[in-house]
Amino acid sequence: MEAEKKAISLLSKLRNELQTDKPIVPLVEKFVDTDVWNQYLEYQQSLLNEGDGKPRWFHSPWLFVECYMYRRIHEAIIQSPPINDFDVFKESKEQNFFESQESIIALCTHLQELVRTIDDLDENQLKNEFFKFLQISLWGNKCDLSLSGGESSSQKMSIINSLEDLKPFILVNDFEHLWSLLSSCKRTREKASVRVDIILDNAGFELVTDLVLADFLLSSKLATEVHFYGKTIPWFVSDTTVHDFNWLVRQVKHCNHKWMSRCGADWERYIEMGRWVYHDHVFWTLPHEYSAMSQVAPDLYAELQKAHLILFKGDLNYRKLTGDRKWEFTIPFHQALNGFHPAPLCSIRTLKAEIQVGLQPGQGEQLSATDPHWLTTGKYGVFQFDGPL
Ligand SMILES: O=P(O)(O)OC[C@H]1O[C@](O)(CO)[C@@H](O)[C@@H]1O
Ligand SMILES: [Mn+2]
Repeated sequence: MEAEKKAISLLSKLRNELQTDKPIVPLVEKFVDTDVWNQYLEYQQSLLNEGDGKPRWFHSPWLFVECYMYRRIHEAIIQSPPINDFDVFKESKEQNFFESQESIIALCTHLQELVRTIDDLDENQLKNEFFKFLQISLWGNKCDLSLSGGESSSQKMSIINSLEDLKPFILVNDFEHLWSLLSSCKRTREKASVRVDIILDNAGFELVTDLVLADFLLSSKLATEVHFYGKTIPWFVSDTTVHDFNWLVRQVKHCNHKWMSRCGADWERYIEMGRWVYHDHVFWTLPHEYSAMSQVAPDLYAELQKAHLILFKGDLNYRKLTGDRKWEFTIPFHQALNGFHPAPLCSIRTLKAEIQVGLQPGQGEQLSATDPHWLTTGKYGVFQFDGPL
């Protein structure tokens, strides 16, 4: 109880600093990333030459202060042993999973039925199924909890039946590039292994859509191994940690629905066999944009270079890919990536923040005229690809 009291008082101090636009203060508790964070803070400070020269909550880049807020929430917890590994968002992540049960059953059933006849599918049918699983994973990204302020945002309807209706809301669709990349790897069989890396976003329903996609990639032989990347600390409310990942696979396996539990058993086997590999890296919960990765986390960059394709899930990843800058809507994605190119990559993201690149001339303006909130509601999505150099 003493620890809880301490954590709560640190959290209310944080809320007060935020609400009254206090200066952003260095982190104090020693942790693996404390020094890197404080260096970044100094860097932000060096960019200022007005006022008292201190970055403040209302006057600093949103990407930076938003990441900082989640890092400070974590600091309040690690300063309060013995509850120092408590996940403040665990309950809402689990609730999202349980509330989406029916949808999850529908996905698992679809996958299991498909897998049984997958070798009989012709190229075109396989391509259609691949596109379906990608769209499922895309719209799964609507279900994060930070946009809804932690309120329930589970998936109650079966997503598979909605895919056709949602197609007009895909603003950039580079699906053909993904298909030709993976299907040519498979056809030519020049590579003994084909590796797809998925930079995960939210736990709960979205994670199920990602795992179902990853299962399809193996079952269809479009990939031979899938590597996942999650967060080392609770992040943006619903982001996946290793505990969420393992918890979800266990839950799916122990569910008393035949096809759902079959999925869980398959997934556990993939992990045991090393066909699915989960990675942790502290870089994902730093405030840096991805063009800084090769400098700040060269080991992670080198790991990503081993992939034939990298899928970046979600809005925050998109903001970090593009540096969260005020780009023109028509700037090419490649340019906005600012040199970040460990391997061919694709962003799978519903739009929740005011940034979008790579649109056709006039497309952004037209959307603004017809739907003023198109950038932030999660109603629209993209498959945006940056291919081999
Ligand atoms: O889970 P996602 O798709 O990264 O979405 C998180 C997004 O939600 C917000 O926290 C609020 O809109 C954004 O800052 C962030 O980009
Ligand atoms: Mn998220």
